[in-house]
Amino acid sequence: MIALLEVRDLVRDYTLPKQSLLSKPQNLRVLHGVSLSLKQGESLGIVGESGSGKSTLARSVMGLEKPQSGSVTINGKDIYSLGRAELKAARKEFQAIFQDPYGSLDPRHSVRRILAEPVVSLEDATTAESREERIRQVLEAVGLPASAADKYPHEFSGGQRQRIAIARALITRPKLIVADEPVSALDVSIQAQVLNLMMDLQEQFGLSYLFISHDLGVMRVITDRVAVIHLGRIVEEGPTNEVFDNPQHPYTQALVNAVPKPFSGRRKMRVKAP
Ligand SMILES: Nc1ncnc2c1ncn2[C@@H]1O[C@H](COP(=O)(O)OP(=O)(O)OP(=O)(O)O)[C@@H](O)[C@H]1O
Repeated sequence: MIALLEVRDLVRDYTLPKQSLLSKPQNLRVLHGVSLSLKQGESLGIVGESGSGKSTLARSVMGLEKPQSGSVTINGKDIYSLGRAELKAARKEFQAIFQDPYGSLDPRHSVRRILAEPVVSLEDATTAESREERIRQVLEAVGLPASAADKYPHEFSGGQRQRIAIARALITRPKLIVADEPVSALDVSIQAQVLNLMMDLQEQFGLSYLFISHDLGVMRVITDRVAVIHLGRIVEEGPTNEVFDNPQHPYTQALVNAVPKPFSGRRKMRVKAP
């Protein structure tokens, strides 16, 4: 089966500002030849600690930044070879959800306008009626009433705003969703609701996820396979439960051991005498 997403040897450097007038600009290599692939309908997690390069990888897969070398192919299209207009058209097939829906939902715009924006130029949604019908469908899919379209982002809770962000991603009927820490900013019970919703949608629409998170518990719930990233390199990859239950790489072992274990019995908090 041909992979839906194929990432090959991505290398990404950032140039750091000069420390002084006489010093040379420094190069920071954030991705050291990252490769991975994802099949249609599969959910692949990228797990690693802060600064390991997860978001840089997500932005590179989306074509939001261009690495120094390597390639990203989505549904057979080499996205770095596409012009701006072609990339915009190709985005129909891959969408993104980010951690902070506040940051990505324009507070000045109604939900209707936010949801319509990705589809205005699609041939199959050019009329106002067809757009309105799609908006109704995606709101229903994420469990929001049709009347939500008339409201503004600030009128919703964090979990509901993330539902709107998911609806906006769904509206182009994508095959792949790149989800960068989509539940990290939510309370635990709301996290569970959003993860359940994402799993339902995956089944319903045959979606694939590239799911980025530092949270091993979340990874166990939503991903089939996981790739562990450390200092810009994939150090271990495999079925999620296998990798977490029997980690092979020392970094994965440290990551797994860092998760607090449940304890039995009550434990008193130690308080220093005044
Ligand atoms: N635009 C940029 N310019 C310079 N350095 C950058 C830039 N973006 C990211 N970096 C650096 O690249 C490294 C990886 O950052 P990245 O955001 O990809 O990590 P991450 O694993 O997503 O971390 P977090 O979980 O904290 O979001 C960090 O050292 C970061 O400081």
